[in-house]
Amino acid sequence: RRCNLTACSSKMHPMWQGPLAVPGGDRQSPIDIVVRKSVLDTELKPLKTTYDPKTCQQIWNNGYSFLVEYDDTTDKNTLKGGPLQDTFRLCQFHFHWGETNDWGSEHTVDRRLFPAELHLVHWNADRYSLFEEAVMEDNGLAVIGVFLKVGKRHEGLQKLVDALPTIRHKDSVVEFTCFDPGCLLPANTDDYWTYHGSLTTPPLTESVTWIVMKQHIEVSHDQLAVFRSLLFTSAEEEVQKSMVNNFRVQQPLRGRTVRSSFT
Ligand SMILES: NCCOCCOCCNC(=O)c1ccc(S(N)(=O)=O)cc1
Ligand SMILES: [Zn+2]
Repeated sequence: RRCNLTACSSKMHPMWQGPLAVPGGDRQSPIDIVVRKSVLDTELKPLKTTYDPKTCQQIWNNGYSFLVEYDDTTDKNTLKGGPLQDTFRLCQFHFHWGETNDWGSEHTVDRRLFPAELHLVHWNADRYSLFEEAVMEDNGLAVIGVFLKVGKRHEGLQKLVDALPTIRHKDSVVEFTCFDPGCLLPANTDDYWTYHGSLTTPPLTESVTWIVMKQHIEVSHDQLAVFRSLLFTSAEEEVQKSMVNNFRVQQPLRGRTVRSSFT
């Protein structure tokens, strides 16, 4: 089970001991997705993603997670359809994970925890010209969430896993090219839940249309163990802290409806 709040907060990175909910925030993320309370919306379309591996630029440790960043100055990496009216551009993807395989995801499904969760972060390029603008607007971002389970090795992930030891410390960056983020999506991307929420790390802005995949992907125990070899701390700091439990606790639904694209 996910550790209880007090235990977790003692082990968790200071950042997550911060505001558990934004004062006045009524659409915070992550949440528990209660399947039987989600509402089928037959208007929801299939997701359409187009990603160009050649636009992958770098991988870096930002002290909260590790990010794989893409060139988002053109429409080479787009997300359309699903609950979205506009065209969104991928800017980065990252993960959240636990110190053990028993917890680590940010969203849960009927309180079920997964060992990790992938976030593919996109911004509304039809309405804004920069990510930094879009992140402050209520229809600015669309994040695809994919749950990870421990099982067979994920061949596509290995190239990324092999790069992690080169960015162990906070603020380390290395060039990272030719990576197709599409290889991290589950086979079925037609079945998802969607709701209006927020960033799960500061500035916690309520600008995200969340699209959480029903189908998970599998990674091996060893691959996930390499995530845990990363550090929250920079090379200069005397005490090194393992980058684990970098998830936010679940937030109140505040009357929001979670829609599903499937029954
Ligand atoms: N620093 C003050 C103003 O910052 C505005 C821009 O904030 C960008 C930094 N955060 C992010 O980009 C960011 C992106 C995605 C997610 S998450 N985990 O919700 O997918 C969380 C955070
Ligand atoms: Zn995230």
